[in-house]
Amino acid sequence: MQLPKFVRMVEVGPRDGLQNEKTMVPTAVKVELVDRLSDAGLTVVEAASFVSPKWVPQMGDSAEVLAGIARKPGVRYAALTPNLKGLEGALAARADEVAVFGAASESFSRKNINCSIAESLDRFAPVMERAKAEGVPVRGYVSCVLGCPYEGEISPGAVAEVAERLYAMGCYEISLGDTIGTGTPTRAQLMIAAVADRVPVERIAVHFHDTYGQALANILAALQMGVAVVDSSVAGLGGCPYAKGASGNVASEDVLYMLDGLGIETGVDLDRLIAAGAFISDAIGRPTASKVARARGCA
Ligand SMILES: CC(C)(COP(=O)([O-])OP(=O)([O-])OC[C@H]1O[C@@H](n2cnc3c(N)ncnc32)[C@H](O)[C@@H]1OP(=O)([O-])[O-])[C@@H](O)C(=O)NCCC(=O)NCCSC(=O)C[C@@](C)(O)CC(=O)[O-]
Repeated sequence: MQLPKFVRMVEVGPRDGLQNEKTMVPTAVKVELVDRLSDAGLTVVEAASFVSPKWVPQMGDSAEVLAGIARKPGVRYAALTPNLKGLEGALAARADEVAVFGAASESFSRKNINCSIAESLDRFAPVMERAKAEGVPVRGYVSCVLGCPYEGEISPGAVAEVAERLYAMGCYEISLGDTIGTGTPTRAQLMIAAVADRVPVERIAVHFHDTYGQALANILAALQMGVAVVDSSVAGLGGCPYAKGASGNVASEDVLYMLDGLGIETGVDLDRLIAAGAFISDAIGRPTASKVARARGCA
């Protein structure tokens, strides 16, 4: 299959990346990061998460972050919303889109959102209904699509089942998360093929963590299947608080460098993206995990 001509990069660094930081990142730093990312040309920035602050303290200032950013026309600022309470917070803070997040693994679902997969889908139903009434698009995440920290391998059928349910509930896009980064390209393609049997491929996004260094190869494998939406995190920030040992998402700079090299358009400027990554790495006192940024001289 031909590679897509355009890929929408979904920047999840301010949320997926920072949610795992132990030291509280000042709100002003988060705001500047989001603004730098939108200035780099990213059109979807996941900037907030309306989850319980007892579960994820780092995201406790999400309303302040969304209040502080300089909203750019054409950019969608997204937030996670696990339940109606989260959705109310996101609506009050004027999130442009929200996301519910489920899992293909029962154990991960319980650890992450304290309920079974079936219960999570029941919880999402009123979120979907209310978001629809407010005209706010909802994205659906499926975690553990290529492996679970508690259950090991996850079958493509289990992923397809949850993806189909979220799509049928009204999620406009399903992001398939390799939460612990154990996937390899052939397994990724088999999993995507199973999902694409039930969800149109143009509604599928991929979300790879780079724990085993397979993320770019997996993204290329996904592009070969017709997927044209890729999640990534500037400077490769992050990890999941409920998936011990998981490293950050694939670095946005590295994804962009690969897409540029493949001649695929994104609308994102590499130099500005590298500068945004340097800014946040410096602010949190951590070396960047982006190889491209390091090659360009960032510490
Ligand atoms: C879902 C819950 C809330 C259930 O948690 P629970 O304890 O079962 O919920 P509850 O309804 O019994 O409420 C307990 C307390 O939380 C409060 N509460 C309840 N909901 C909210 C809310 N929305 N915002 C703020 N507060 C909330 C509620 O008011 C109450 O407060 P209390 O009475 O004890 O003071 C909890 O498990 C939770 O917040 N989990 C979030 C975990 C999380 O954020 N994980 C990381 C994101 S997922 C991810 O990173 C994966 C992804 C998406 O990137 C893809 C991939 O890589 O795989």
